[in-house]
Amino acid sequence: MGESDARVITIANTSEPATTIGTPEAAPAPASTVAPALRLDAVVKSYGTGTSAVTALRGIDLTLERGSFTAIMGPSGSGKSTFLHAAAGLDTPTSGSVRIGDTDISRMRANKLAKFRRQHVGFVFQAYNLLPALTVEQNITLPLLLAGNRVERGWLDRIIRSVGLDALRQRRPAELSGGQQQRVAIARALITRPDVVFADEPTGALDSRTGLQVLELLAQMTRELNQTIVMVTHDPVVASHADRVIFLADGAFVGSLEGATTAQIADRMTGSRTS
Ligand SMILES: Nc1ncnc2c1ncn2[C@@H]1O[C@H](COP(=O)(O)OP(=O)(O)OP(=O)(O)O)[C@@H](O)[C@H]1O
Repeated sequence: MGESDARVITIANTSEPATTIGTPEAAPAPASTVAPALRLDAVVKSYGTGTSAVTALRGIDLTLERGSFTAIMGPSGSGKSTFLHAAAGLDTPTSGSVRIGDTDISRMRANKLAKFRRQHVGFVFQAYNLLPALTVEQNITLPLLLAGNRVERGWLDRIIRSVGLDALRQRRPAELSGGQQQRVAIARALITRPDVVFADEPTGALDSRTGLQVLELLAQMTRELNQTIVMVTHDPVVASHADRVIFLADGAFVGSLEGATTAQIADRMTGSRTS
């Protein structure tokens, strides 16, 4: 387990190039020429103006390599949702840049950004947001149809098998359990081979046993498909399934833990509240 409170954090990983949090100048030279899955440089997000202005993100630097599973944790109001919206291209930063793969999305116009998101970003939310009239298979392939891409049969079959839905392809959401519906949502997030999947409290609506299975599935997707996943949560149990946990307090990253247990994460959270 590694821990740091420094503003610049470098986390070495034996199988992947280093993951860095901090100013780009402080980062080591990249180990490969493949662009990181996600890179934020000096991202600031403010809401409102004048005396009522709130700065929700205060200069976030983050580089995530492909195949990493990262949890972003912080107390209520620390900026988790704002981070997720800025990093996923759902909102535009006030300043700084966000790169997904080798594309800078921070100054993209709304319609181009929406198109980019459909192709390059996957989302898994607490609410599954499945279309009730469509079958499991149709829900999963919907992002491809919306993006105007054809369905690759082999890839679809692999994804459906990976999430354990092979026998349920023709069912409709109402005929599935909560855990099964979230598996459909995960498969739907993966089908476009996105650079990053963003998960926002993905187990919030599930009982703890089913939630555990969903978290294990997300971890498995990072290993089997080299999928990059960023998960926002306030729950140390949930965060403990990620490879590393980055702590957000008052709009800034204040440290990280690697391979940490629930107890270690909970202890660190208590510390970040008082710092
Ligand atoms: N649209 C908005 N207008 C003004 N202030 C906002 C807006 N959205 C968020 N904020 C403020 O920005 C800060 C960060 O909010 P954010 O929702 O990102 O935190 P969070 O960590 O996701 O909180 P929670 O865990 O409670 O959902 C808070 O002070 C919040 O009040």
